[in-house]
Formats: sequence, C-alpha cells, structure tokens
Amino acid sequence: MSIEVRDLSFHYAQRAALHDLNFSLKTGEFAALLGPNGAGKTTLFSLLTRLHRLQQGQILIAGIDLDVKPRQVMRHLGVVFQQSTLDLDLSVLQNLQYHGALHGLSAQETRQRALKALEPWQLADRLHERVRNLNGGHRRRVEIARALLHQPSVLLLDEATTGLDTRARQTLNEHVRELCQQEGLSVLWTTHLIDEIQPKDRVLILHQGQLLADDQAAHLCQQTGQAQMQQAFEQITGLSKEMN
Ligand SMILES: Nc1ncnc2c1ncn2[C@@H]1O[C@H](COP(=O)(O)OP(=O)(O)OP(=O)(O)O)[C@@H](O)[C@H]1O
Repeated sequence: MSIEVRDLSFHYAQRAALHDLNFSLKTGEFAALLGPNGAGKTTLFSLLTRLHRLQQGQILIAGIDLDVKPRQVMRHLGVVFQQSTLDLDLSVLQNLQYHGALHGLSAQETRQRALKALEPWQLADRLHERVRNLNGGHRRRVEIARALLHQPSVLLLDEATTGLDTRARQTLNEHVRELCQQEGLSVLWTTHLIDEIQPKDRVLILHQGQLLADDQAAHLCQQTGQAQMQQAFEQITGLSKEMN
C-alpha cells in the first residue's frame, strides 16, 4: 500500500476535526477526496505532511510509519499545496534547484530531472524564465514537477486546480492520471470541483470529520440513484436537505 490511514482522529482543543478515519491507497491508484467546508480535508493533509502532530491513529506511507520514521516518509511524499509556494522572482530552474538541494540532489541531477519533467508540457525551454511570466496553469505544472523531483511514490494535491480556467484544469487532470498509469504514482487529490471527477475514479467523501463514502464515482451515483456526482455528493453529505 502507498498510503494507509488507520483509526485516525484529531482534535483542536475541544473540537473534533477527524474521527476514526480508515482508508488506504494502492500503488498507482488515484483517489479524489471530497468534502464540504470544515469536513477535515486540510486537517488530514496537515497530518499527512506533518504540519500537525499525530494525536491518535497511524499513518503509513510506502509501508513506513510516519510517526516512527518521518524523514524516510518525506522522501516518498510529493506535495502541492493549495497556495502556490513558488518564488515568482526566481526562474523555474532556480525554484526547482532549491527543492532539489533540500533532497540532496546535485545541480546537474536537478536540471536533468527538471528538463525531463517539464518536456511533456512544452516548458523545458522556459527553464530560465521567471515564474512571474508563466500563466497559472504553467505555474501549477512547475509545482507538480517540483513535487516530483525527488521521485516520490505518493503525490498529495490540495485543491491544485483552484483558479485555473477549464482547459488548464482538464490538462492538469489528465496529466496527473497519466502519471498514475504510466509511473505508478499514487495520488490523493483534494478538490471541491466535482466536475473534475470521472466515473471510474475512486472517491472518498469526508463530512464532519468522518469518511461517509469510499467507492467508485459511478457506484456512488448508482447507490444514490443520481445521474451526477454532484447530486450524489449532496445526498451523501445531507447538503441537498440543507439546501431545500
Ligand atoms: N486551527 C484550528 N483551530 C480550531 N479549529 C479548527 C482549526 N482548523 C480547523 N478547525 C476546525 O476543524 C474542522 C475541520 O477543518 P478543516 O480546515 O480541516 O476542514 P476543510 O475540509 O479543509 O475545510 P475547507 O474546505 O473550508 O478548507 C472544522 O470544524 C474547523 O472549524
């Protein structure tokens, strides 16, 4: 398993944010994590990336216990946060080199890997361009390339397509799925844009800190008798009742 989350619970003071979460992702698997505001998605990401300390339960990445061998786990993990963390005044390559150095890569290795990662996106000839000059879609691609520079087995994407136009969202979506199929990368993709989900995708629905569903999108539509994932999601989380 690439990700295993076992009996995970988390509290902020008196407020419970996650309650007894259990799920796992296989190698090369893509899963979309959906949840309304306050569902606990950010809290889960913060635990997976060690921004928060584990209180209860266990997280294993590539079979390694996050709490026991955190540094080893970080080598297997690539992360793209919701807010861009690129330095706009540095070039694409400079942004990548800093990350490469943190992971012990030489400047030459970083450059080679960056070229390979950016080539399919027609960005290889823009290595020396300032990030500020790239459009939103291209910046996101640079961020994904950076997250994959140290060749992790798991990629966490938090609302990675927010702010992008439909075409850029679609391209990014397709590319990430290709990475799963071709490179065996496991991806946990948090989104509130339900139209990004495809019928065969695995969908995890988090609501008030609990995992209410974990199944293929098409199955969830069948089970709820809905034609669209949006309606299935609203029914499962009870949002449809709140709106009526
Ligand atoms: N720093 C904090 N202190 C206290 N409560 C918090 C804190 N951060 C989050 N919470 C609460 O924990 C619960 C889960 O929040 P979280 O931010 O993880 O949800 P989310 O699914 O990411 O929501 P959103 O989509 O709005 O970002 C919510 O009830 C939220 O109010």
